[in-house]
Amino acid sequence: MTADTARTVPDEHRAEVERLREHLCALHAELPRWKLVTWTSGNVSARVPGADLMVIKPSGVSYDDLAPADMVVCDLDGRVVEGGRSPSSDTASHAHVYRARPDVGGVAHTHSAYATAWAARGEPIPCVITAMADEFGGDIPVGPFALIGGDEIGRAVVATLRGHRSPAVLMRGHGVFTVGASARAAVKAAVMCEDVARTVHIARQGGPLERLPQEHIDALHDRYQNVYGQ
Ligand SMILES: O=C(CO)[C@@H](O)[C@@H](O)COP(=O)(O)O
Repeated sequence: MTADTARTVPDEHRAEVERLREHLCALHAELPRWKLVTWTSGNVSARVPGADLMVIKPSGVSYDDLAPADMVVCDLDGRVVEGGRSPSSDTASHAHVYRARPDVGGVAHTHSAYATAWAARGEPIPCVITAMADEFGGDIPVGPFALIGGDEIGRAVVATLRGHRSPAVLMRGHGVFTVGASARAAVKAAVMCEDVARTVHIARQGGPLERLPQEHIDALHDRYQNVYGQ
């Protein structure tokens, strides 16, 4: 993809685009820090508020080498608007999520080991611990296998998350996609997804799991989303 010279970043969004370039750079550093990716196998994007634009990382660039100037600005059809590098392979899918979900301000994708092992089995992670009720409000669902490169993954993410409170979906045979009100929230969901995937996997080695009662899941989710923290 090359920059579409017919489209540019409007002046009124310039400051926010520059802020998001910096912010996304810092967020991408969180992926290896939390051991959610190997080599270059994950990506994060952010919607530019009030514009039909998003900022996403370039494809296949080492996280250590990423600089704010490397981030690529695309429109919500996934076309490059500004940037000298090819955008992430998952650009069209991120763009689809932003088009379909106006509430979403950030999208993250990882291949974190435990969560991807659940995805490889095509098995949802059952809500058996409070941390899952808090962040995900229930099970973490599985989406169908979809090829990389077009918007198929994005379509499957949106369809699978419909009817779930979970901001995370395990894409079958692939890995984790998360959404959030912000890019930081999407990365947080990816960190939490790997944490619960690991804990629930370990728990199951010792015997059968028992899903939390629905009324407890509801109460925990409500408290964490509306009361917890500052
Ligand atoms: O999942 C895959 C490939 O299996 C890609 O999303 C991942 O490698 C990241 O690709 P990009 O560097 O964002 O193009």
